[in-house]
Amino acid sequence: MSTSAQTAAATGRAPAQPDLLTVRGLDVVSGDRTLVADVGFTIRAGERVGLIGESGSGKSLTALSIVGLLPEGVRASGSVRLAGVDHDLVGAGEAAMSRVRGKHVAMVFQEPMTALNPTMRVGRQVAEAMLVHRTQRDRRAAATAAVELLDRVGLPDPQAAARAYPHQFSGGQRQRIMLALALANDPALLVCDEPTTALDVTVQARVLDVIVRGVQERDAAMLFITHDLAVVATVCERVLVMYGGRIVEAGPVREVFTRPRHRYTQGLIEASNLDVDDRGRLATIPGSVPAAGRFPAGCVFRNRCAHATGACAERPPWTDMATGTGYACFHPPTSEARHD
Ligand SMILES: Nc1ncnc2c1ncn2[C@@H]1O[C@H](COP(=O)(O)OP(=O)(O)OP(=O)(O)O)[C@@H](O)[C@H]1O
Repeated sequence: MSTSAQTAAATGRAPAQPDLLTVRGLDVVSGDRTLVADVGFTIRAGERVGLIGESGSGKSLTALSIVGLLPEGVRASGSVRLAGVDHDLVGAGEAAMSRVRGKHVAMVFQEPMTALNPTMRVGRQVAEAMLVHRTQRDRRAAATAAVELLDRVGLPDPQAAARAYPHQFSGGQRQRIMLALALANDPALLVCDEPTTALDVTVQARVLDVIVRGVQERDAAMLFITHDLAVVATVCERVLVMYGGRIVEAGPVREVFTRPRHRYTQGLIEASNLDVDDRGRLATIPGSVPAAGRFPAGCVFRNRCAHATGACAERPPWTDMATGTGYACFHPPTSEARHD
């Protein structure tokens, strides 16, 4: 029995996964401006980590440093190592990064059109991605696999979708296509930068569900940037909080959201519609929560949203919520749940 298996047997806990991504001393500068300063964190294989923080705090630049897509005139230094890749991603040339991107790490952006080729049929784009990284070796098999993947991400009539161009789809459908492209080579890490922010509220939860299922099916890890704390509570196991270009707080979602230590995190939680009940469980009910985000004693809303009562029509990505101690749901409450 391996040492980690012996430890697991002794403690009754699952053995810890190895580190997949290790970021150390990451600085991002533009001219003489430091935009990201001394950022360091790790993500274990299969782990889902949220990255939150105010606008301009450096979340996107941190993510772009990992995938080697920093904008012109912006430079990274420090170290970003990914298991299975034998070189540092910081300072790697475009040729090296294009071998890493897609195969080891892939990114989903807020605006899918920036990642999709407007002049190429959608099925061909997904198939080409598989051929480039040799996930599929012949065109016919790649085309079939592309249609299957478009089906898996929930595009209606995937055969017809594969023959269509990006502009023929809605925003939510384009986001599903970008996800298919990102997952085409089963990357070990998916980086998502506000992937549902630009979508209609009714579509957001469905696209989020598809992303989380896609990641879970592959045992992939995920770095998820969002302003929505409920989404972090729902989807992620750990959370990193950025402020002024630095990570100011990091830890398990439940710990950070129930006992935030940094003043900035405390303000963020206060201003959100997250609520923490007597037993330290997280609940969130949008649009129905008092401004201060606190439920009065005896409030029947607490922990009783549409999902908790089984009345939620959406497929729930939160059934296996990582904190295991509660749930968060951003669906409307059921009519029986009242705030009084
Ligand atoms: N191409 C660029 N050149 C110079 N500065 C930039 C560039 N892109 C971003 N910045 C600056 O870097 C800082 C961090 O930007 P970043 O986009 O990472 O923030 P963010 O936390 O992702 O914000 P948001 O939540 O609004 O997306 C900001 O001050 C921003 O103005």
